[in-house]
Amino acid sequence: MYAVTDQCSFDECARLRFLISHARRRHRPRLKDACSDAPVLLLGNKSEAPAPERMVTAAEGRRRARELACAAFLEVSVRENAEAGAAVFALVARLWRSGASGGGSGGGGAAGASGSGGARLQRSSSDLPPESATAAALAGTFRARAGTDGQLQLAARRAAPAAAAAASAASQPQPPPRRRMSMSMRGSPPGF
Ligand SMILES: Nc1nc2c(ncn2[C@@H]2O[C@H](COP(=O)(O)OP(=O)(O)OP(=O)(O)O)[C@@H](O)[C@H]2O)c(=O)[nH]1
Repeated sequence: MYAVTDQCSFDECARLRFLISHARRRHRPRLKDACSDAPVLLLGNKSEAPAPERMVTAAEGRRRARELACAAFLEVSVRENAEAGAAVFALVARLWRSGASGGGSGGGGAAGASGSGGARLQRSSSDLPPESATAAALAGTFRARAGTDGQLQLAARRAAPAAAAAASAASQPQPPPRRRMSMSMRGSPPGF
């Protein structure tokens, strides 16, 4: 997710996409079907920002999503619609169930997105499914598992159902995330 008012956050998404592909390749034997095909979405937040504050257009976002082989592109405003976050996770679950993961591991890069993923890229926030308990549980699970340190917390996923994982994450003190900021896009192979 990037902010449409922040070019740096937009540029950062390419690096994050690379890290996702890298982690999938590295952990593929252990991941199996667990999350190797989880859909990757590109989200532009703060879509309600007035034109002068915008640094990234929707067209640029859509193009970048295609280049990064994302399964969908959305612009949302969490400020204007607090349910947008849960709805996004519901969409991820729907895409995942239907096998529409876009570029899969991302190995195909821009080329991978021009095929089946392309048709799914032009979603708008009105396409998002309504809020549901499933979406809320998904959001909680994701928060419990996702980190910016490149580690996938598979044990938590296997050990408990979604609601229990979310409840346990909320009740236990979480260690501060270990951020890994040193990996650079520079010098990366073009087809990440
Ligand atoms: N205008 C606008 N502001 C938002 C929106 N969502 C979040 N913000 C604001 O963005 C700021 C950062 O929000 P956080 O929730 O802390 O998100 P973050 O990822 O830590 O954001 P950064 O500090 O920008 O990296 C806060 O001041 C929020 O109020 C939105 O949809 N529209």
